Parts: sequence; C-alpha cells; structure tokens
Amino acid sequence: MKSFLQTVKTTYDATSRVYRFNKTVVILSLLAYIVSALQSNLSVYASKFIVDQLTLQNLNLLMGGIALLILFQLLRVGLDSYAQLKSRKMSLEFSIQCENQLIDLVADTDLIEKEHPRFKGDFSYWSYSNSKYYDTYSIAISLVKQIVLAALSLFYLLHSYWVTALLALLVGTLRGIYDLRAVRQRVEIDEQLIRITRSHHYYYDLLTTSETQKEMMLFQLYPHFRKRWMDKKTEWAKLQIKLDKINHQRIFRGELLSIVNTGLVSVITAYLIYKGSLSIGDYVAITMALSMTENNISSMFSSFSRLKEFCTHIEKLKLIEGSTQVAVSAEKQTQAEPFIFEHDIQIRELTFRYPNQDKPAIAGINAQIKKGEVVAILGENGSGKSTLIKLLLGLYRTHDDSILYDGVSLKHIDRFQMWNKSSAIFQDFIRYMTQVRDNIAAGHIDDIDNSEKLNRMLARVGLSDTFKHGLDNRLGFLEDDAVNLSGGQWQRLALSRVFVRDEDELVVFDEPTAALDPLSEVRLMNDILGHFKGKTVLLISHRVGVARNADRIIVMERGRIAETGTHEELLARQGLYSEMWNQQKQWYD
Ligand SMILES: Nc1ncnc2c1ncn2[C@@H]1O[C@H](COP(=O)(O)OP(=O)(O)OP(=O)(O)O)[C@@H](O)[C@H]1O
Repeated sequence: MKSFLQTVKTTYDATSRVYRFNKTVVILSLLAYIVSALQSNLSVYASKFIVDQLTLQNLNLLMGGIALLILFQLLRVGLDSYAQLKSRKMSLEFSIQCENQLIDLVADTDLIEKEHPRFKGDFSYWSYSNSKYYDTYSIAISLVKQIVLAALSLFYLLHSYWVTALLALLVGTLRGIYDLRAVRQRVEIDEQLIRITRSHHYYYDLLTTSETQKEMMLFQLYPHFRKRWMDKKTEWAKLQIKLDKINHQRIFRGELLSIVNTGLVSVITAYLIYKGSLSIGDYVAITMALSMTENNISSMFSSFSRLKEFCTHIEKLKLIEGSTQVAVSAEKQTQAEPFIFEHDIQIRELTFRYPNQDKPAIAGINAQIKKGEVVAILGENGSGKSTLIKLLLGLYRTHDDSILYDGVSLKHIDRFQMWNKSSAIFQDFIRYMTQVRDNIAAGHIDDIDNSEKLNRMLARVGLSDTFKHGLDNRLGFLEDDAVNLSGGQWQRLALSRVFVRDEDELVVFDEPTAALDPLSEVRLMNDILGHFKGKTVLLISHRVGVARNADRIIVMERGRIAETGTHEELLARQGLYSEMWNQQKQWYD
C-alpha cells in the first residue's frame, strides 16, 4: 500500500511538472462532480418526499417535490456536460503533449537502441503507458465523486435502518475486492496484447500496402502471409476474449451479489413498513440509496484497482524515461569538445559488436584518413562497411579512444556540432512522400524556400525536366495528385541533398547510386567528387568503376581491413580488389 501511495504521489508530481494540467478546469470539474454527487443524494430525499406526499394525497407539496427533483436533475445534466466537454478538450491537448514527449524520447535514444528489434515493442508500450497519466487524473477525479456519493448514501441508510447500511457496505466491498484481484492479470494481458498487435499489423500491412503488391502477386504469397496474419490475429483475439472474460466474470459476480442483497433489503424494508416503522417513501429511498452505496463502494475499489494498474504502467515508463535521461545527460557531460577536422581521422583498434549479435561487426580496425582524401570502401555484403561509417559519424557511440578527429577522441566531441559539418546519404535514404522541394532541402532545411538554389541542385542530379510542377510537385502516395519515381530517380533526388550543404568537412556515400546504370553512376560520382574537392569523402560501393577514382581504396572482409592502397597498387597485389576489377571492368570499357 505504501509503494502504491508513493506511486500515486510520484505520478502527481510528474504530471504537474511535465504535463501542466489546466488548474481551473481541474477545480471546476471537481466541483461539478461533487455537486452532481450531492444532487444524486438529494434526489433520494426528494423521491421519498414525493412518495410520502402521494400517500398523504397532499397535491401542492407533491408538485413542489416533483419540481425540485426536475430542477436538481437539470442542474446535474448541465454540470456533467460542462465537465465532460472541458475534460475532453484537456484530454486532446494532453494527447498532443504526450506524442510530443514520445518524439523527444525517440530523438534522445541512441541509434543502436532504436535499431534493436525490441525498440518497436517498447515504443508501442510507451505510447500506451503515456496515455495513462491522463487516465490516472480522470480516475482520481471520479474517485472523489464516488467517495462523496457512497458516504452520503451510506449515511442515509444508516439513518433509516443500520442493517441496510451494513449490507450495502458488505456487498460493495466484496464486489470491489473481486476487481482488485484481477488487476495483475489485466496488466499482463494488456502487455501481451500490445506486443502481438505489432506482429499482426505487420502482416496485415504486408498483405495490403501498395508497395508490397508486386511481390505478393508474382510469388503468390497471399495464402502464406494470410496464414501468419491469421495466426497472430487469432492469438490476439484469444487474449482479448480472456481479458473480456475476466471483466465479465467480475461484473457478473458483482451483479449477482447485488440482486441477492436488493432482495434481502426489500424483504426487511417491507417487514418494517408492515410493522409501521417505515413509510412507503422510505422503501423507495432505501432501495435507491442501497444501489447507490453498493455501486459507488465497488466503483471506488475498481477506481483504486485501475489507479494501481495505471501506476504499474507509469512506473515502468518512468524507468525507461529515467534511463534515457541518464544516457542523455551522460552524453552532455562527456561531449564538450568542439568538432575540429583539419588534419586527419585516426582509427585505432576499433572493435564493435551489435548488442543482439555474437560476433563483432568490426574487429580491431586500424587506419588513418587524411583531410581532403577521397577514400572508397569496398567489400562483400556484411563485411562491416556501413557499421564503420556509422561509427565514424558518431551515430553509434564509442566508449573508448578508438576514433580520433585531429587527435581528439570522438567520445568527447560535440556530436551535434559534428553533424553540422558532415553529411551522409545511405542506401536506405528516406523517400519523403511530400514535395520535391522537401526532398532536396532535407540536406539543409534552412534553404527550403530558396527555389533558385534548389532548382540548381535538381539540374545537377539530372532531374530538372522530370517534374511537371517543378519543386512543388508532390511525390509518393499520400496525395491523389502525387507521382511516384523510379528507383534511380529517387536516388538522384536523395543525392541532391549533399549538394545543398556548404559547410561539410566530411561527406559519406553509402551505396546511394546502386540503382543507376554503371556509366551514369560514374559520371554522377565524378561530378560529386569535383563538387567536394578539398573535402574528405568516404565512398562505399560494390562497383570498382566508382572506387577507381578514389585517392585510396580500403577493402573490407569479415569486419577487418583485408587490403588498402590505390587502384594500381591493389591491381598489382592480385588480391580481392583485383578479382572484383576483373569481374567488372567490361562495364567501364
Ligand atoms: N542494426 C544491426 N543490428 C544487428 N546487427 C547488425 C545491424 N546492422 C548490421 N548488422 C550486422 O553487422 C554486420 C556488418 O553489417 P554492415 O551493414 O556493416 O555490412 P556492409 O558491409 O555494409 O554490408 P552491405 O554491403 O550488405 O551493405 C553484418 O553481419 C550485419 O548482419
């Protein structure tokens, strides 16, 4: 119980600090709930009064009683709808803030974590738990209403006949205890549901999105993936039913107890009316107060159980947020050095292993890359080329002194400053499904409205006549008037991003030209190399025609550097590079 109260308190602290609840709305909603609870109890008294006046055939007082009852109800309806409207508005504002926070959480997480398969599941869970902050608030508010309602109606029963109060208290408590017992099961099922949802959504998208249709049709994959989707969806539905069963069992048991109790109390009250101790009006009021007490006491338990459930989710979320904050602040402490790259990059005994892999992707690499050098990195699939450049760019963090820029360890360098002076186009570059303009200006977003500059870049990558509406042409599938591009056109557009940048000291190309024909690729790469003369260029490619023009070639094999040298030196060596050259040279004749 102590830890539960602490959680509620922490939740409150966190919410008031981070989410800035609108205090006026909170106070007004609370007031509306309390007045509404008072009204419900006044209705009990008013009903008794009306029935008694009816028995006494006192028409004037009867009409007065009915008018009062209607007035109370109108007041409650008005207050309820006010509170609901305001709460809805606040919940929408809150959900925007929640998503904002989730974006921050993702932005602050290391790339290595984000690339881990676990991340997708965690992210769905964070989105789910984040909404629980608001749910905690709204449950806490309704708990106040339930306490007021239960206390007042219990007081009425106690005042009328204490046995009925005792019975209402007993049944309400029993119903509530059933609820509390189901909390842990519900939390576990919720978590499983979130993870399974990720799989069945994936298979569903695979079967239905337009990007996947070619392969689905040609290889006739619908039955295969439909089965996988069906298996996951059925598993999901079974869990959903299990959850519903737990909820229905709880409700059914509660209702059963209430029916027995109402019967018992009706018999007792009827006997007391027969003996003349109670009036018919008392009968009406007692049955009303009985169900009100029972329902609200059990709802209090249920609200408590839901608060406990939400707090469990929030506690987990806070742990994740905490560890992210620790990571970010640790980074801020260590990365104080400015990024200066005037001489060279030193790579010393660089080793790197992905957390979900047994073997290292990079194993003890040593190299030096001089400022202004064009270095081509070649090697078979999975030899570690992309991993090496992600490490050099600081996208994966190194915790030792294995990468140094002008003698300063990368772990001490301000990565954001470094990213302002370096850029990369990866093989899995983003195809922004917006306008042509966005796709070019993504390289330097400050130039988004500089149409003259963006048009020059478009011409440089050979796309100036491709788009009917020029820079404002819409691409992809999001809008009806959008057009899609060929693989090579998308690559050219992506390459234009590096041309927009003027400040770069280091530019990396990770096979961004693989969809171009070999000669166009060489032509474009030569243009790019001309543009970046004097800057350091790292060029990953499987094509020797592109590598040939580099100042130096590094050939990688299973996470190590197999050979390094100029085109001529490596041909003379008769090793891996010369083998690749002999296979491909006819493309460039
Ligand atoms: N995000 C990741 N998580 C786990 N393992 C990874 C990840 N990325 C790459 N690997 C593994 O690391 C090794 C090196 O991969 P890397 O992408 O660096 O190779 P590459 O030489 O660029 O390959 P390719 O020419 O196919 O692009 C491979 O065994 C790969 O399976």
